[in-house]
Amino acid sequence: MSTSDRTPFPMVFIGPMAAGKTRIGKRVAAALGVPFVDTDKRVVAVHGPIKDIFAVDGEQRFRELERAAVVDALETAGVVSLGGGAVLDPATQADLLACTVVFLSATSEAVASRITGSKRPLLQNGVADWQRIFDERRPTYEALASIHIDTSNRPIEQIAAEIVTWAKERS
Ligand SMILES: Nc1ncnc2c1ncn2[C@@H]1O[C@H](COP(=O)(O)OP(=O)(O)O)[C@@H](O)[C@H]1O
Ligand SMILES: O=C(O)C1=C[C@@H](OP(=O)(O)O)[C@@H](O)[C@H](O)C1
Ligand SMILES: [Mg+2]
Repeated sequence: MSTSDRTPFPMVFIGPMAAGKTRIGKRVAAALGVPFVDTDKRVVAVHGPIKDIFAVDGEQRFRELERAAVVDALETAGVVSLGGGAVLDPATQADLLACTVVFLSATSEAVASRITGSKRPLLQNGVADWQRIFDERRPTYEALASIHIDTSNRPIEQIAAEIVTWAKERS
């Protein structure tokens, strides 16, 4: 296969909570003129708020609903933004081997202001929870990544433009 045959899709955004996966993924999809799917938004549309799913049925049930949303989303020849914990699923890890995977990260300092009033049930203790969870998952994100971008100190538009340029050069 020559490099010109390589499609960047699905292009999948992974990384810790509030790294920018949803916002930046949506912009990249618009710039590339392809569909955009956010798996959390799919789950919420069908099953209601994530914090309610966690409270009523537990995290395990959320992970099942999330996995089903990931399977559907990866059918899309476009951009897919995952929730931060979706990569914990071994089947999702295997699926991502066939995708372009963009790992977005951020520092705890940058994230602090992004998670105030957060609807994320795993962040009851704010940045301390965020850091612990990111530390646990970091090796998984790094192993799956085609590219790693820190979003801490640059505007969303600039980061999205950089990813678009990279994706076009790559395909
Ligand atoms: N590069 C950035 N600079 C400043 N704020 C950002 C940046 N990326 C994301 N944010 C903000 O952080 C919050 C979480 O972004 P979101 O895209 O929902 O992250 P994720 O999907 O990774 O959890 C939003 O309020 C968003 O505006
Ligand atoms: O990291 C996680 O386990 C989670 C991340 C959230 O998505 P974002 O990463 O888009 O915030 C959402 O799926 C849920 O609150 C659990
Ligand atoms: Mg998101």
